[in-house]
Amino acid sequence: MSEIKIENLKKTFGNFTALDVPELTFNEKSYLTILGPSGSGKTTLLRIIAGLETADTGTMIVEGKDILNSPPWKRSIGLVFQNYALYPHLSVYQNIATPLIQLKMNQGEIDRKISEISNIMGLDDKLSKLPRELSGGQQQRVALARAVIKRPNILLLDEPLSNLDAKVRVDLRDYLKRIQREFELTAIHVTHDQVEGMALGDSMVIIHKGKIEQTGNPEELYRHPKTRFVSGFVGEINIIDGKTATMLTGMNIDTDTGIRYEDIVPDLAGPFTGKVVENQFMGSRRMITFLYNDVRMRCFTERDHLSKLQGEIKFRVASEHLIIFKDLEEEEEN
Ligand SMILES: Nc1ncnc2c1ncn2[C@@H]1O[C@H](COP(=O)(O)OP(=O)(O)OP(=O)(O)O)[C@@H](O)[C@H]1O
Repeated sequence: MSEIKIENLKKTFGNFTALDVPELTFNEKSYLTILGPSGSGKTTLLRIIAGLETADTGTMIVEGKDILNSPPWKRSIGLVFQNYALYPHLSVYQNIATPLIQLKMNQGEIDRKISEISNIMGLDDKLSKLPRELSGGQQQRVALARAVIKRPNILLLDEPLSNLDAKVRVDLRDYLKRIQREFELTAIHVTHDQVEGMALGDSMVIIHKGKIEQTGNPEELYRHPKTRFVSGFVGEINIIDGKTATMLTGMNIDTDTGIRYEDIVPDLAGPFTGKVVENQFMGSRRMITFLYNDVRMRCFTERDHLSKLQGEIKFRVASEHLIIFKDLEEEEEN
């Protein structure tokens, strides 16, 4: 599989550096998610790739060519934004057909392409409707259909699910993945939602203050974060001091240590006892906040675990999954 390579990409606004990416490589025809907090430079990166913004320096090599060097209309890119951006006075059919009409494609071919995409996107019975007659999730499916109807090489998605409620978001995730696979696109999807980033990404980029903190597949980033920032941004984690970590693991640890919530295992026969300070019902499980020797920690339990325990939680620790930060920092220096 060939690779897409971004090199030496920089963007400043005045003397503020919004983006500084020495290198970023990912597979063509894969799904890349870009995660970062607000203001970290995610949208700037997408806008540069789309040609809506110019970088100060940098290249992006796709199939041997630097696309940042070519004008936006030659880049073979589809775009989907947070706010759908449909033409309000045009039907769903006309909205999706617009890019093909601009190409002066004949009517039979347009009909065939729209029939194919509306079938994949579950829009067959919506083609004659106006955008305002659709739900948010349906409108975003129309926007997605319109973005891919010309079969671009690269699909750029800027927080495409942010305006949708939780259930629709999960459904739309499936559509996104399906369209990326069936149309064999390279998808680059910006989000600040870690679950979305992990669920969709073949690989993920964590960006912070304009710089890449780490790239890798979601599991690598979750299990082996290279920085504290990544450990807390991808998944939830307890960070405890070395003395507490030593007590809980029997290992000799003299530095801050991360333990994922699920690696604190509620166990009625477990060696440790915590004092429960909060107990949140989350449907299939509960999230428990407790104090162990005055150190605040969190874990998940099954519904019935606590009913036997009056304000306490018994637990053990899955030490094999510890994330020890001193080691990480040393690795970073090397
Ligand atoms: N045209 C501009 N002029 C000046 N500063 C800008 C401009 N565009 C972006 N910035 C700044 O660059 C930084 C990165 O912005 P960007 O929109 O890329 O962040 P983001 O990660 O997409 O954030 P969000 O998740 O809030 O959309 C921000 O500090 C922003 O204020």
